[in-house]
Amino acid sequence: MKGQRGKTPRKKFAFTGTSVIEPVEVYCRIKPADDSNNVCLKSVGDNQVQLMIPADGYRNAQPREFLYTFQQVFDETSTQKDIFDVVSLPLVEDLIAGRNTLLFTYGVTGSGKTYTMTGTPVDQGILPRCLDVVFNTIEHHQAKKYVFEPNNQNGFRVQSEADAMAKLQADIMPCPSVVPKTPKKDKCEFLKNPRLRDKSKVEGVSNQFLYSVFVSYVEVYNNAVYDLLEELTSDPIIGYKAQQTKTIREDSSKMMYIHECKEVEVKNPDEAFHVIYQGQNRRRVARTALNESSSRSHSVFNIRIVQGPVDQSGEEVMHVGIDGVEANSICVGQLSLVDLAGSERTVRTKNMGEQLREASNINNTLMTLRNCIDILRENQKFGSSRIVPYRDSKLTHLFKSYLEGDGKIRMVVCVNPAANEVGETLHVMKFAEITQEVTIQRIEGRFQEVPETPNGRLYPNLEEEFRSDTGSDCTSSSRSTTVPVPLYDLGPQFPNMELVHPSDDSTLKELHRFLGIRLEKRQRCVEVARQKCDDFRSLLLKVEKENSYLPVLEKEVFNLRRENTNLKQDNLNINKELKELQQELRAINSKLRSSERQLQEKNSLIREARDEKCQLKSDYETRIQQNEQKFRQQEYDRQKLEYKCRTYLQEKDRKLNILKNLVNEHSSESSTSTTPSVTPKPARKLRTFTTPAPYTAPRPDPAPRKPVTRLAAARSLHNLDQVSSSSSKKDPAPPPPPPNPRHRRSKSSSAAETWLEHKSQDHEELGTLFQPKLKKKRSVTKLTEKDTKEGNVLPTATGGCTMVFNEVEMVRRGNPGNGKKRHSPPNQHTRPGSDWTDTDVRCGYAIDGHKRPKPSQI
Ligand SMILES: Nc1ncnc2c1ncn2[C@@H]1O[C@H](COP(=O)(O)OP(=O)(O)OP(=O)(O)O)[C@@H](O)[C@H]1O
Repeated sequence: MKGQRGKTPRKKFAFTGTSVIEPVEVYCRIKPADDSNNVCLKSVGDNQVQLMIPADGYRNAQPREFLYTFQQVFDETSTQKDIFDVVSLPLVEDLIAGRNTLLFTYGVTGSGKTYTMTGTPVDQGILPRCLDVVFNTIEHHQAKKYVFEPNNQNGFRVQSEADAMAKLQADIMPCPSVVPKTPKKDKCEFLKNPRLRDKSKVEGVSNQFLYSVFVSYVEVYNNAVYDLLEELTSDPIIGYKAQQTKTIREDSSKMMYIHECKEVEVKNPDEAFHVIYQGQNRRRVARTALNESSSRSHSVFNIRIVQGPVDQSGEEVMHVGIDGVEANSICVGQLSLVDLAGSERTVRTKNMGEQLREASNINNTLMTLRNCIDILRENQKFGSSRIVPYRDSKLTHLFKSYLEGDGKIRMVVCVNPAANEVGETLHVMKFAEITQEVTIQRIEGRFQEVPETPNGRLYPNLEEEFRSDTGSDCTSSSRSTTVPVPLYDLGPQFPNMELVHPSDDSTLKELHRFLGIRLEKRQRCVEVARQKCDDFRSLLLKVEKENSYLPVLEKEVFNLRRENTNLKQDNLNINKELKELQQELRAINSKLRSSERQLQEKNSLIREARDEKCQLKSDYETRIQQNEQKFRQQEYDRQKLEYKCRTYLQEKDRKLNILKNLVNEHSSESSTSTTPSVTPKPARKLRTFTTPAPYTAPRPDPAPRKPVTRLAAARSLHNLDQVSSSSSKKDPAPPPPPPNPRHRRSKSSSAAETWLEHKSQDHEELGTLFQPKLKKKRSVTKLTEKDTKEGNVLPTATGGCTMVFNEVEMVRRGNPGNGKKRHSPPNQHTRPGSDWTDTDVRCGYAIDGHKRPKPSQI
């Protein structure tokens, strides 16, 4: 069988890279309804869906119906197998033919996308079925493991069999790694349960090629790409490190790929499933109000099939550039199976916190996908050249090469017919309908250009060497012939030398010559073989000799291993100590931080208290200053008042002195004329009211006064009065004299000589001894100008009036005696009818005016 394949005439490589324009094919799958009486969607025929919007079902709209047409509609009764056969089987065929294809599921959360893509062990979805079919198809056409090796630039290179074997060896016996690998979770449901394999096969596999299958699994979570197959590295101190995000790049053929994404070569479906479920265990899912296990990320599972032409033996892949193979002879086809996370309305999913952020990222990515499709459609339909925002999200960036026209795109729209999801379903349907209008320019399978492997072939071309040694014909033309030349060729075939006659010497001679050549060739071959054997023997001897050192080397290796183990143990101990120390350090640091925090708080309290104190101090200082200023002002006012009072008293004293002098003078005059029978009492102290003089600085006391004459005194009094009146004129508001609570009376200047008795309004009864008996008497409570012409009426502070008289009455009290009628001594000045005739000169100013009482009246 294998030898037969090697003899198969080499096929001309038919990958020409021609392109076909195809629309995006959209299929619709309706999930079985929970409540069949409450649905908003139903299939109509094989390829139509009717969406019924009930009244108030969506944005208070009127009841309406929409009809959407798709490539095919799968109703509730459709099985996973039905969907796979229609949607995915052609894509597997394309994959094996070396074409790129993209299949994604789209829909609202909980509509059955993951179910359609992955399914359950007993009812498998698209992804496991695709793998089954791939391996069913290429089963006997697989290349040896590690012959194709990813070159980290989205391409592959062919490795020599020796390299592949070395890698396989390493794979079988892995070196013990110091770094523990990703912790294994429980075996997934699929691996625990026996699964039902899909038995289908597709056409298109060729005997001239050997195939290898590579799978990779990534997720786009919160708009970042993560490799689900990447081993998590661990640190002895911090534990497992966080997963690194991956970048999206473009390869030389403008195909988008994930840089440094782990690609695993799988040789059978079981290996592939192991990889899938390793990734699925890492995939982010969470429970939401609408789905028990809702995908929180968009997952992309890539199946890549690499195919290279077989060599002459029919067992190995030909090496580029060495076996006369053209550079573009390796073909890579890719099938991307994408399970999108569902669009979500937070009102319905009731997501909170991290899930809310995830939902927002999911919705943003889906929105970007819709935008890209929409703009692409517009550009294609109306010839516009709007920029398609592929880079707005990682998912569309990854899809760019498909959408730009490198492959086939199929979409399965999953819908939940429940009436309460009518709003979201309407959006999904609209998007699905628009997507069908986008066309993709599909390039037929083409071979990938790969550079020559860096190692090339490890072993020299023994055949060539042998031929050159034996002198065989080894020109390139002979190598390129379809009939292989045997290695131990002893020359051309025997010619037809049939001996027809015993005397036919010429034939015998010819035969002799041929046999001689053959013998010679044989001899040379034997020599070469012997030489090779000798070489080989010497090589063996050399190896044996080297092997003799092996025990020593083994011992050394053993010692080194032991040392290594001890070192590892030490290292572990040190790490343990380090961990403890770090924990202590963390505790100390946290304590330190809390102490610092406390210190800061206390410092801030002290600062606040100090500020408050300063504020209080400054307030008090300000208040003290204000008080001091007030006090100074009061002191100044007090001094001013004191000075005023003193001036006033001095003035009063001076006036009193004047009056006293006047009185003394008068008494001395009268004593010189008559000796009084009664010792006159000292003159009653008259109260005077003057307007205070304006404030001036205090002056020293005047010189001792000379005795004044009556006339001089009167003049001075008169002058004083004038001064006071003039000063009162100067001062616009003289203070009113203090109220005199005593009873007053005055004599009218009229001819009737009526006495006016001034009574206070509160009728204060004085009960004085000196109540004269007046014949004509009138009592008034308020003086008016017309009552008297002898003085001026001035208002008092209490609202009453004060009379300032022009005349002064001198009152003397005689001794009441012992019941005798008192006779007043004859007075020079009290002449009848001429009483107080000299009042003008005797006194100009008095407060109380009393008519000089007659002795008889006292
Ligand atoms: N056609 C179907 N037949 C039977 N069960 C289904 C079908 N479609 C979906 N389901 C069930 O509905 C539930 C939700 O489906 P699934 O997880 O596939 O939704 P989803 O669209 O992937 O949601 P999300 O976007 O949140 O990940 C699952 O329990 C699944 O088994």
